[in-house]
Amino acid sequence: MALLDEIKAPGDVKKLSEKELPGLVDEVRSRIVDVTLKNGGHLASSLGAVELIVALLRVFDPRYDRVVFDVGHQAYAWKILTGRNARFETLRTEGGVSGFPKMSESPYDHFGVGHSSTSLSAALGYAVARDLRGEKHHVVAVIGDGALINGEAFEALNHAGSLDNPVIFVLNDNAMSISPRVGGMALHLAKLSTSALYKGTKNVVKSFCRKAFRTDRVYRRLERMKNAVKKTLSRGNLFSDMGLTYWGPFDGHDEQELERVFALAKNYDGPLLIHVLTEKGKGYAPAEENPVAYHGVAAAEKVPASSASWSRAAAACIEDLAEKDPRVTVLTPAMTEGCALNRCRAVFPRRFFDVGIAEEHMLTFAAGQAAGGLRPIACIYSTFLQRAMDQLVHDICLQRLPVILAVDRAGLVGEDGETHQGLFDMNWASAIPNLNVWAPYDGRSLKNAFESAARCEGPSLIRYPRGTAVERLTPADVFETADFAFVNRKSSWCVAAAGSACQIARQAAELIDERGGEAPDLLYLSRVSPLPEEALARLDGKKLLVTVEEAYERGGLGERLALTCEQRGMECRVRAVALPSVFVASGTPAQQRKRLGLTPERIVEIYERQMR
Ligand SMILES: Cc1ncc(C[n+]2csc(CCOP(=O)(O)OP(=O)(O)O)c2C)c(N)n1
Ligand SMILES: CC(=O)[C@@H](O)[C@H](O)COP(=O)(O)O
Ligand SMILES: [Mg+2]
Repeated sequence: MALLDEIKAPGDVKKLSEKELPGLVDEVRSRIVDVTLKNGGHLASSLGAVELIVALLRVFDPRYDRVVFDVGHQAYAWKILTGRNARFETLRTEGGVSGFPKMSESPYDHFGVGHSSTSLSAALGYAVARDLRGEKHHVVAVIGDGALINGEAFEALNHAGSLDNPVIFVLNDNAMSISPRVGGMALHLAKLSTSALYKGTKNVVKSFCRKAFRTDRVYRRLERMKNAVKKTLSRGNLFSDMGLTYWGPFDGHDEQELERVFALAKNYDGPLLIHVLTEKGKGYAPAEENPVAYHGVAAAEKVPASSASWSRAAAACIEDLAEKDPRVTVLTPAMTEGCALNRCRAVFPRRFFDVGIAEEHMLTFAAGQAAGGLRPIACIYSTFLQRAMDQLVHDICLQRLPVILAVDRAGLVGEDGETHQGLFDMNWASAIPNLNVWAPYDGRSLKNAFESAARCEGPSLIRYPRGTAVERLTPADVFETADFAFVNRKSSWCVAAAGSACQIARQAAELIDERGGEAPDLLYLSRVSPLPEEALARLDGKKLLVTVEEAYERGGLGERLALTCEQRGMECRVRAVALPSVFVASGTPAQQRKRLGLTPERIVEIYERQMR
């Protein structure tokens, strides 16, 4: 890593000679591959953006210029080249380098990301701030073709086209989202990419660059070039039609060409979109061959996702429902692989819809389908559902439409950290009228939840975590309904838990048993809203109720149960084991639970303080 060792600060990239750059690019790629295969992370997208990032750092100055990445899963080279190479080995570990750009991590991470399609709006905001404050730096956003199709990105394009503020949008087009990209925009980009003008544009830029910097008439030449390119490329070009200037497409792996284009862009006075073509996984043969599998890789010491993951178990329930009922459709916003829906897509191609990264659209699309007589099941990660809260409330629940939301990655997700935690949905979903909310605790209760939801005339939300599902959590002789299970030990106190937190409740009871204490009754809740009456009746006469949930304490199950007990005049004290109001940074889920006190030991402590 001879060259990389010389790069201590971003300005050092500019010091390398043109001849040294291919070597630097290779070293950065090796570093990304080595660390990501060991720690897990987003490999293929980061490999595809190495030349692009080297060129950005050679042309712009991140001490002043602002570079905003979209999603941020392609920005590992940026981290390595902006002073974080020495710490890069800690990628995605507890206290280590984050998997995404993060403003608190580095002055060169100009905007925090993780969720997609925010970069154009953020960059436009930066550009307006610069101009109103009379500052002079450049503002660049780097957005992928998958992220571009999201509503927020379109809203920003629409706005940018109507403003004069100079801003540079770099469209990093690799023809992929996580899966192959979908939709009409994909067709449009494909058309632009194969355009006969591609070569022509390259030559215009090349010859211009050769001459322009040797004359003092740079601005006049730029203006002429701008008009020439605009005229030729504006026919049938969505970006030009929306008022942006479009340049491209360019080879995103030709670092020198990118440098030339970015140098020109610096002098361009208005909103500019530069279209570059890259290959996802570039430079690492397995990722080039299978960019879908190498989008995100698991850490080396982790067991590969087994067939017993919650996602697979949920997908099996969905397949069952789709087999039995021809009205069932399955929807996902670009998360087919993550939600284990590959089989669903293959078996029910006409009833399967990957809408792209379009969470809001997906929910209203589902609402429309339900109003039209279908029974849509919309599969989405908890964190991305945050995007579509209004559609859930306004379009689905208010109209009591029979949509099932299958909410994956609900709870602590581990290494992706703050941006991807699924810690909000249960609290806010439980406040929505007409919505049945389920947090199944094992494979059997998951199946029950899907079957109950399918019988409902109104909407349901079924949330389940990342990781492996146990088929059965409860003992064989337990009292169990589709809504809850109750392990009756005739105890004077009870632990009530929801979803994955039921494991913690069970472990606490085992610990107390081992220590010869009074083990609690256990209430495993699968339906968390509305709370099942029959389950609440089991709490009568208890002295202490400890609630456990992998969600925020504020507005959570504990608060709701405490209020219920008070309203019913029950004398039991309620203590909640839940998360404090903090954003939860990277680590393994076990580290995160320990850090936040979501452990069986915490329940034991409460028991010892309250009952002994
Ligand atoms: C709002 C939101 N929805 C979904 C995702 C999950 N996600 C992360 S990257 C990605 C694909 C993005 O495609 P693109 O922007 O083209 O980048 P590429 O991976 O091709 O480099 C998806 C769906 C996300 N991060 N944010
Ligand atoms: C970048 C992004 O948003 C996704 O790729 C996400 O990291 C996937 O998470 P899982 O690994 O839980 O599927
Ligand atoms: Mg892409």
